[in-house]
Amino acid sequence: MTKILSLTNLSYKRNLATILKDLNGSADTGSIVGLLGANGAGKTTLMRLISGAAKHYRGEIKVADHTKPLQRKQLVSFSHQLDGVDKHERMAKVVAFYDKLYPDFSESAFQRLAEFLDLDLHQRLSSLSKGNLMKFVIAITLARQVKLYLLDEPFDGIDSMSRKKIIASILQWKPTDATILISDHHVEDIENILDAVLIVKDKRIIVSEKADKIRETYGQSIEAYYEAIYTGGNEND
Ligand SMILES: Nc1ncnc2c1ncn2[C@@H]1O[C@H](COP(=O)(O)OP(=O)(O)OP(=O)(O)O)[C@@H](O)[C@H]1O
Repeated sequence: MTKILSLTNLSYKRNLATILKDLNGSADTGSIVGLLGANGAGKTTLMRLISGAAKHYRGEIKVADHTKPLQRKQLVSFSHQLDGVDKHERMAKVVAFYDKLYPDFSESAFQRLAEFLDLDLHQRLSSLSKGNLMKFVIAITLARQVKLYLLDEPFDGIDSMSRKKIIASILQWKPTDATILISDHHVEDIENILDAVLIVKDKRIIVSEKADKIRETYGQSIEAYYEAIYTGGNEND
């Protein structure tokens, strides 16, 4: 199995505070990987580093054999890319902007996703509910044709029907060779679609394991296993 992502001895400080320290981990090409961890564990920071948005780290971040932040930016689509967009814009205009900005943006893929997620592209971002805004973020993130997708807490505050719809869109859309890293602290949301999990705790990845192996070895759901890790059990058993 080839690795799309390899993190080696990764350390990162922000305003003198150490956020990640000597972190190691990897993701197999074509897999859906859950990046799990409590609030403040460093999931968003790690995604910002992988995407090339955060710099000045120590160690190595490799995406498909590329280690430089600028090269990684072209290989990774990150759900936070929309953060700087003017919220008064209509969705259609943001899509046109994305189409110009990213040579890998597929308008047809976006249209398919937008239709599936029932998005009305004439609406302004500022008028969208939290769930519809997240659906738009998912559609625009997945419409780029790249090797690695980073979805940061895509189900935060989303009702269960929208959640199911978003999960269905991820599964329906995902090409076999695309890899998706999804961060979440509500494991039950994504448990059934995960091929592997990376658990972040104490500034590093303390578990990097296949989902089936966790279920078989520990006879537990991913959620139960993850909770046990956080309360002190299971680690390095
Ligand atoms: N600008 C900053 N300056 C200093 N510390 C920061 C800064 N931004 C984030 N941090 C710290 O980095 C740590 C990791 O934050 P991060 O947002 O990556 O965690 P997270 O796992 O994504 O959390 P959540 O699940 O709550 O979104 C936290 O302790 C946070 O306080």
